[in-house]
Amino acid sequence: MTGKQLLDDCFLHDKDRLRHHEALEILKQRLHCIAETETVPLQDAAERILADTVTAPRNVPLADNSAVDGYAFRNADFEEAGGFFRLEQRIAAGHASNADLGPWAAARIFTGAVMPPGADTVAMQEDCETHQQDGQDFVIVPQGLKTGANRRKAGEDVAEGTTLLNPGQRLRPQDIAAIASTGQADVSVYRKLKVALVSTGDELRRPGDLITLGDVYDSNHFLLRSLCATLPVEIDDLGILKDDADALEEVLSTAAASHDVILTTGGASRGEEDHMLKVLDKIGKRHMWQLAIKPGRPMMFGNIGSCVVLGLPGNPVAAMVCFLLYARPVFSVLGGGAFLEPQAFQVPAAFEVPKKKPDRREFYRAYLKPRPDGSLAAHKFQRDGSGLITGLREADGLIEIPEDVTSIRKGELVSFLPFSGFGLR
Ligand SMILES: Nc1nc2c(c(=O)[nH]1)N[C@H]1C(S)=C(S)[C@@H](COP(=O)(O)OP(=O)(O)OC[C@H]3O[C@@H](n4cnc5c(N)ncnc54)[C@H](O)[C@@H]3O)O[C@H]1N2
Ligand code: MOO
Repeated sequence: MTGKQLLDDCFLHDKDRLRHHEALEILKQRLHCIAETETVPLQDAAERILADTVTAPRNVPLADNSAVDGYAFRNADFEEAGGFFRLEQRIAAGHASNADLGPWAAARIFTGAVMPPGADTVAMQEDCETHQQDGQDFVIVPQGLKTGANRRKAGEDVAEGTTLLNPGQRLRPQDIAAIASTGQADVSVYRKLKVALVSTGDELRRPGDLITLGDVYDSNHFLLRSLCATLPVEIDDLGILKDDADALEEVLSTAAASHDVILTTGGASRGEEDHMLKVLDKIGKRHMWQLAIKPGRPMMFGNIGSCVVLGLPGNPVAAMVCFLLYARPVFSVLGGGAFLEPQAFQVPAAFEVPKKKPDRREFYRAYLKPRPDGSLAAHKFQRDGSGLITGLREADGLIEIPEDVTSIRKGELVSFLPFSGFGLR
């Protein structure tokens, strides 16, 4: 594997390039969490990676309470009371009662209010009738309610002492809600990674700037910035760097001293104007380059001092695919999380590929569409160009075709990786 990592022969054949699984192995072996921990209030905890176990300090709910607006009673009294209960308490949410429910008595109760001592069952108000006799209120409760009906038990959501979350978990909205429900106001997480984002290329201009013939708007910056929004990283925009090795060297060496990761796009290939490789080899160390994948072949990974360098190709489709396959798990691991791998579903192909090159893994932009029988099939975006953002927009995932597959027939099962499995929509 070490031999393959450094190969940069112009006529390199795919079989000599690093394979996808080898690239993943290198990343898994070389990278580990580098982030220190910090405590953040829950309002800032979304998408952060947990650094400590979260244990529930108390029951949720704290006490038995009513699931409906209605009447709480002791079910064992039903027969003797003939369903006819004397109303003797009124309990709203937030106003717990300590008074025991007397025999054949019911309490008017509202959703979320604590059950009065002695009551175990609640009848919904829609099913009850109220009645007044000699100045006393009564409620007629329907037959057939099981003991415990419409009662929410203390701790039924989370029992005191339960492990709610483990270190390394990414905090989803529902996780944060669970922590909040136990009364914990802050949480220990790994700090955000400092990521320097660099676009390279003489042709690049920022949206809003004037362009002339030959110029290209820097869409990758915005693509990568948005992709990073799903991860606990802080983006430092280093702007657009010219295709100039000295300038690139200077900016990258300075950035490496103050960032955890440098994420670049463009200049990753082998043209005279592509300088990423030379600069990385000069001031840092390259661990991989030239993968047997399509798109994304010139993907690069290395380090400059303690700073990780991810050099994504300039073509937007290759940049996004490489981000999802490699940069996303790298950010997660460096930031204290798991090495994130996509979910794959086996789906019949609605397309044909008569001839695919062997020895390389291909990722097609794809979307799912129902067939006449209602089952889903995977459609491939028609055009292959690695510069076509339209294909990424039309897609709701990628199809992954392994190295040894050389053709695909309609109806054959293929691996579909939904964008949702990459934390996207
Ligand atoms: N002779 C060879 N040529 C190319 C090879 C190769 O192996 N031999 N590889 C091809 C592959 S695969 C890819 S992918 C591209 C990527 O190469 P680079 O990373 O060096 O990218 P650039 O040449 O700088 O740009 C490629 C393309 O993408 C546009 N681009 C670049 N940056 C941005 C940006 N920030 N926003 C929008 N578009 C961007 C750029 O204008 C070019 O059109 O190389 C192939 N060539
Ligand atoms: O493989 Mo490149 O990544 O042509 O798009």
